[in-house]
Amino acid sequence: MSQAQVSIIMGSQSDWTAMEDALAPLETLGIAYETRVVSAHRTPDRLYRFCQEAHLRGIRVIIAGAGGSAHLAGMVAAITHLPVVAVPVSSRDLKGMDSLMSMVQMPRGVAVACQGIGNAFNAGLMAAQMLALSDPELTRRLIDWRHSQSQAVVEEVRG
Ligand SMILES: Nc1c(C(=O)O)ncn1[C@@H]1O[C@H](COP(=O)(O)O)[C@@H](O)[C@H]1O
Repeated sequence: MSQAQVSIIMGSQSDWTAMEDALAPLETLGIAYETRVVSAHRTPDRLYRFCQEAHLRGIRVIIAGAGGSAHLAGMVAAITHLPVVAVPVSSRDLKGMDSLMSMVQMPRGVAVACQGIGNAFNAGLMAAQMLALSDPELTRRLIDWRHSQSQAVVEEVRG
């Protein structure tokens, strides 16, 4: 198994069913990843350690998914210089609007790339696009994948 370039972290094990969609684009494009539970609220020491060590372990992009009062992505972006792609996970009471608002309204100077509610697939794709900037082989695979996606969209409307 090669060294993980993408770390997919989530606030709770309960986020896994939403976050596992991030794996598909990474696996399709041949990008090594790891998955971990890290919570700003419940495991602050683990969060600090993870953020301080991630770049030293070869991680280049972090995908952070959390629901409700979702501070995880913002806190990760506050501690590490690595790019952070945020996934607001849908919550029981407010259907993910709380997660979205928590993640998207970052203060100027600390950026996260926030995706749509529950759209972990696009988070994986965004991470791949970031890595492709410095990897011509990955760029070629990404372009091929986009092409086959376009090809799969039928033009004729079936009534
Ligand atoms: N938003 C956060 C953070 C955080 O932002 O640090 N840590 C856990 N959580 C969220 O709490 C929700 C409920 O978690 P449980 O199901 O474990 O009670 C999850 O969606 C998780 O992401």
